[in-house]
Amino acid sequence: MKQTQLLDGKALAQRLQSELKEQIQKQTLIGRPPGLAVLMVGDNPASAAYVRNKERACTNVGIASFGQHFGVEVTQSQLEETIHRLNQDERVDGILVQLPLPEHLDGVALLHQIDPDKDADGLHPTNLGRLVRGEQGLRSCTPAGVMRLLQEYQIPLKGKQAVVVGRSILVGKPLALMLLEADATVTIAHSRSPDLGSITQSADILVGAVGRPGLITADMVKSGAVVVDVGITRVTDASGTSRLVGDVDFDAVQNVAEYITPVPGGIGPMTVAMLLQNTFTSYLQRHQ
Ligand SMILES: Nc1nc2c(c(=O)[nH]1)N[C@@H](CN(C=O)c1ccc(C(=O)N[C@@H](CCC(=O)O)C(=O)O)cc1)CN2
Repeated sequence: MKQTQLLDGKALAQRLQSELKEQIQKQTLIGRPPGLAVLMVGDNPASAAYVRNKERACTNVGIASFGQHFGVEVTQSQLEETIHRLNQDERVDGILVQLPLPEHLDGVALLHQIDPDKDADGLHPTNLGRLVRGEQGLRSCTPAGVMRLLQEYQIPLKGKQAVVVGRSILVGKPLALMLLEADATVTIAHSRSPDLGSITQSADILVGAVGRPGLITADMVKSGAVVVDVGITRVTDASGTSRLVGDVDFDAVQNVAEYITPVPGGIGPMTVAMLLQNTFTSYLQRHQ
């Protein structure tokens, strides 16, 4: 059987970060580094790890961090005031609210408060509207990471059948629009689509973005397909050992797919690379 090729998001993300570091070092005219504020609420261990990861990546490339970590008791209006202050702060080019938030907070309302030109996550309605219209704007990080990885491996998209399994505003919906923009024929399916396997079987490009481990099995994948796994779930086995798994049954699907992303080391690192890129884009645009 033909060997599948790994789409190595970790390696590409590292290279993109090195390139970004050089670009930032060359930008001496503005007189300050780009700045990113990551707002985190509560003590969800996975979120705390992702935020640390983002701040470490910022340090590595030369982006200043203005992040704030709030206790779970913080109110909606305290967070909104913080966002308003960061919108006015000239040192800050990107603002994001780490998700998920505790139940008592309205994440969408917070997102609406972020200046769209500082929306490093690309999730503000203005930026999503720009995506729908095919206009320039800050693009959502995970879908942008998927597109950049496919581009790196020169995966043809024009005229191809793409199936995105997952309809979240964070990944599924914006990714479907980006694939459409690249001239793919796009289907959005989800965990409640009847006979999901017959839909995914038609895919030249198949994306799993539901967050349900093992949802996509080998019999659901067309031979020679490109399989992108956006799901990242931590599972613990009977012996108490924990590991990260995706939506795709990697061991079986790698025998069918031509290309496949691993978890970890696939789309996760690309999300962070695109966040840094968005912050730098916003920095340059705000000084033009
Ligand atoms: N405001 C946002 N919140 C969340 C987003 C987002 O894009 N914006 N996405 C996810 C979490 N996330 C970024 O925030 C994220 C998840 C995973 C990774 C990553 O690099 N994963 C590694 C494994 C890391 C590990 O060992 O735990 C990998 O897949 O190789 C980066 C970012 C939800 N919230």
